[in-house]
Amino acid sequence: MSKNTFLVTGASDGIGAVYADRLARRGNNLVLVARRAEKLAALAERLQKDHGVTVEVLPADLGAAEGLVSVEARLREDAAITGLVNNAGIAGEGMIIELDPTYVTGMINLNILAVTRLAAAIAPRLAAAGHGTIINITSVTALMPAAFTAVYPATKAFVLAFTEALQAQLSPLGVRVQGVLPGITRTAIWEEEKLQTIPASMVMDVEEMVDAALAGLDLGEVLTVPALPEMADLQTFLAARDALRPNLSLAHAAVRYGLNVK
Ligand SMILES: NC(=O)C1=CN([C@@H]2O[C@H](COP(=O)(O)OP(=O)(O)OC[C@H]3O[C@@H](n4cnc5c(N)ncnc54)[C@H](OP(=O)(O)O)[C@@H]3O)[C@@H](O)[C@H]2O)C=CC1
Ligand SMILES: N[C@@H](C=O)C(=O)O
Repeated sequence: MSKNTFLVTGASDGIGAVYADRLARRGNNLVLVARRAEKLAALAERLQKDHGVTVEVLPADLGAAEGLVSVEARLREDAAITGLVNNAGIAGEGMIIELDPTYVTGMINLNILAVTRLAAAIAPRLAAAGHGTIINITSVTALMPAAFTAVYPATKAFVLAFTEALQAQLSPLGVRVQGVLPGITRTAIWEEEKLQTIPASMVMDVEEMVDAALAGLDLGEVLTVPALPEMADLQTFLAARDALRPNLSLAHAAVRYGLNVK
């Protein structure tokens, strides 16, 4: 990967903070976005000292209109930024029968709306330049929605579909697009007591997850599932989905519906 400036959302903690560290180690300059300005500033100071890169903090609440607009504007206008890690996200909305509408609106705004608008803000510049990178953090829950809560996996399924469509549109223009599907990763998104109930064999350390995701980027993967032992299994899954395509839109309903239309 060449030396660039990456804007990383959700960089104050967890996966985003490790992305910031690893991208800085690779010599990239950074713009760090999250709400907690002090945490961003401490990370920026460390990365600048340790890796000799330039790190700017851009505190913003991406779940709120004003914060989103400010980061969008930066991505649209700053020609130095050639990479976006669309990482900020929240989970934990609970069961659908006891959903808090305010919380879930915030989740959809952050996990879907912000991801979409930030990618759309940087895409025209990268496409015009013929290079750049967009990394979207989705989740394995996008592939197994019924095993989790109802809304969070759906937001991640959106990010997965969005990423695949972005890749189809932007890769012919020279822009790299990668979707990362972490499994359970040890970060503050999980309550510690909940993590304790999950077999350790299912939980990845955040550093290993991000290192694998960046190795996947280096390998040219469009979708990276850090834990998946065989890439062929993902390819088989995607090929089975593609095989449906010729029959998904036809002039007549399937015979099993008994409509007898000729
Ligand atoms: N950990 C896991 O098991 C998995 C995580 N993921 C995904 O990875 C991504 C990162 O999660 P993870 O690192 O685990 O979570 P953390 O809770 O550790 O970090 C979340 C980050 O997002 C930021 N953030 C939260 N809300 C906002 C907001 N409104 N505006 C701006 N930034 C915000 C937080 O910063 P601040 O509070 O300072 O704003 C923090 O930096 C998420 O998209 C998550 O869905 C996917 C699969 C598995
Ligand atoms: N973020 C995790 C759940 O909270 C996941 O995607 O597995």
